[in-house]
Amino acid sequence: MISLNRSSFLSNSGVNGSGINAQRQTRRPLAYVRIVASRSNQDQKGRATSERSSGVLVESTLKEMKDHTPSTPVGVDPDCAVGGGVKDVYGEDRATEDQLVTPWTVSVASGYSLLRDPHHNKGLAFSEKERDAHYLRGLLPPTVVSHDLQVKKMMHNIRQYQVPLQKYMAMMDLQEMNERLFYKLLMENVEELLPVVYTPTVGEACQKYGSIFRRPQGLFISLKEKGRILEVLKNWPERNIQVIVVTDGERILGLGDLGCQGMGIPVGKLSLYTALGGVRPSACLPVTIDVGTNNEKLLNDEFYIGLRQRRATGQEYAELLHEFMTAVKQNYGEKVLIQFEDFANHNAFDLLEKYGTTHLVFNDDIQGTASVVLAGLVAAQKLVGGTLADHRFLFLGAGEAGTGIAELIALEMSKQTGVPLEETRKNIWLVDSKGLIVSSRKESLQHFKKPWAHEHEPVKELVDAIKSIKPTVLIGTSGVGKTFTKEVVETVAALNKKPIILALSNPTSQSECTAEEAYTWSQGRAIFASGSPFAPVEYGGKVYVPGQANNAYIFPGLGLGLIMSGAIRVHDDMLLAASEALAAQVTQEIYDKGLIFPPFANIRKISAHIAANVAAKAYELGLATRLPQPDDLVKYAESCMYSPAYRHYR
Ligand SMILES: O=C([O-])CC(=O)C(=O)O
Ligand SMILES: [Mg+2]
Repeated sequence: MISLNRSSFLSNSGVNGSGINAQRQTRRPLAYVRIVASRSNQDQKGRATSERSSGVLVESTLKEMKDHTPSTPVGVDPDCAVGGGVKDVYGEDRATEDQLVTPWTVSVASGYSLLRDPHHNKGLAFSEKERDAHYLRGLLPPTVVSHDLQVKKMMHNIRQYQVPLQKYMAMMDLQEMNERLFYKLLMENVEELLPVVYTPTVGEACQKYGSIFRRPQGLFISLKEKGRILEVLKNWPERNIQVIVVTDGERILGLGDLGCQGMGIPVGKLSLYTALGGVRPSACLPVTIDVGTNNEKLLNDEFYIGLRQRRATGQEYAELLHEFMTAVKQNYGEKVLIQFEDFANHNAFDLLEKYGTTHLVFNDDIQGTASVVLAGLVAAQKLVGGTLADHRFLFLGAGEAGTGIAELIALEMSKQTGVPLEETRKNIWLVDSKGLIVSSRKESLQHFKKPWAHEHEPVKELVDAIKSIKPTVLIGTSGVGKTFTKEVVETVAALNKKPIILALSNPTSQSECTAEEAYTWSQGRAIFASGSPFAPVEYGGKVYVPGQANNAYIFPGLGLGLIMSGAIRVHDDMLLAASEALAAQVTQEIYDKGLIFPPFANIRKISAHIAANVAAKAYELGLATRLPQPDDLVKYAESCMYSPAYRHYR
C-alpha cells in the first residue's frame, strides 16, 4: 500500500516528472490538480490506483503523483459549521487536514474526465476560457449557455415525460451527470419536482430499483460486510460526512419490505437535505443495511439487487447494526447525524432508544413526522379556534408515526397547560389492526403502544371508535390506503364543524383517503393534509388546496440546526422547537387559503428558521459544541447553506 499523504505531495512540490504521463502533466496548468478523498491501492507494478467519486479510474505512478502537486495553497474554509474543511482548487470543501490520512492520493480532473465528474461538470456552461484552460476544446459543441438556460431546457425535457418513473430516472441521471444543475433545478422547481425525487414516485422507484438500477448512489452494507464495516465506510469517496440517512428497507413508506431496494429512500431524503436544507451534497451519505428480505416477490425477482435470503433477526441483526453505529462514530466522529429511516416498528423504537444516548440520532418516522404534524395542528388552531388541549385525537395506526405524533402532542399539551404527561395522553386514542387500544389489551400490546391503553370497552371498528371517542382530529398513520371510507369521513364530519383530517400514509396509493374524498364527504368543511401531495380540488364552486404534512418540512432544517451548532444529541425539545418554527411560518395569507402548512416554494427560508430554533435549543440545553454561539442564528444558518451556483474554474 502506498503511503503518500498530502504533506508528502507538498514537500515534493516542484519535482518535474518524466515520460508520457509527466509530459501530459506539464502541459496542464497545475490548478487542475486537486486532492480528492480517494483511497489508493498499490498493484503489483507499484502503481497506485484510485477510484474517484466520479467513478473515473485514475492511475498514476508514484512519480506522476508527486508531479500533481497543487500550485495554489489549499485554504481552510472560514469558520462555517457546514463547511469547515480544506478547499480544493475548485474552491470546494474537502476533507480537513487531519482527515487526510494515508493512503490518500491525488488525481486530475480535466478534459474528458471533468465532463464525467458530476461534482464539477458544468456541461455547456463551461466558458470559453474554461474550455481552453481545462482541455475541453472539441469535447463540447461551440455554444456556451447559462446555468439558467440549462435549467429551462431540463425542465422542458422532464415535462415531456408522461410517466413519473421516467421523470425520476431523468432526475437521477442528471444528479449523476451534473450535480449543481440537479440542485438548481430541484430548488427552483421544488413544488413540481418534489413528487418526482420524493414521495410518491420514489416509492415506485424502490419497488423497481433492481431493474432501473444504473449506478450506486450510496453505501450498501450487507451481512457479507460483517466485521469489515469500518473498511467499507472508508471506501466512500467523501471524508467529511455530516449526515447519514440509513434504512434496512423493512418498511419502505407504506409499501412494506423492499429489502436492499429501499436505497431510493436515503438517496431521496439526502437530496432534500441539500435542496431544502442547504447541507452540501458531499457531506451526505445514503446507507442501506441489507440483512435480507422477507419479500418473496423480490427474492424470486431475477433483477433483485440485494442478498437473496430471509431477514436476519435477533443477535445477528443487532450485531451488524452495532458494528455500523460504532464504525460511523469511529470514522466520522460523534457529531455526524444519523437519521434512521423506514425501519420496521420492531426495530425502530429499540434502535432509537439504544443509540439515542450515545449517538446523534433521530428517527424521522417517529420524530420528524411528529414534529411536522404538531406544527400543522398548532397552526390549525388559528382556523378552528381554541388550543390543542381542547381537542380529542383519534389515530388509525399505532406504529412509529402514530405513537410518535401522539407522544409529541401530549408533550406539547403538557408544556402548554402544566398538566402531567400521563393526563394529557388521555386526550389521545389510537386504533390498530385489532381495534381501539384499551386497557384490557395492555398485556398483549407492544411496549410503544402501552401508554395509549386507556380505560374503555373494546371497540373493533374505526367508525365505532369515532362514534364513541368523538374526535375533533382524525389522523391516518396506518400505512393502509382507503381506510378513511365515506362512512368514516361522514361520521367525523357529523361531529365537527371543521374536522381536522390528516391522511399521512405514503405514497399516494397508501393514503387513508384522497383530498377529493375528504373535501367531498365533509361537504368542504375538512381541514385536510396528506403525507403525499394531492392536486387542488374543486368542490361546490370553490377550490381547496390540500396541505402536505410530510416530514420533509422538518428534517432538512432540523439537520442543519444540529450540524451548525455542533450538537451531540437530539433532545425532544429540539423537535418541539422545530415544530414551533414551522408553525410560525404560516402567515395570515396562508391561513386565508384554509392552509396549515406554508408552501414548499419557501422551504429554504423555512429551513433556516427551523435550523435556528433547533440550534438555539441545543445551546440552551448545553448540547451544542460549536462555540461561541452566533448572534443571529437565522443569518448564520443562511450563510451555511449550500448554493448550487457554478464555480468559476481557474
Ligand atoms: O418519505 C416520506 O414521504 C415520509 C416518510 O418518512 C414515510 O412515509 O416513511
Ligand atoms: Mg420514512
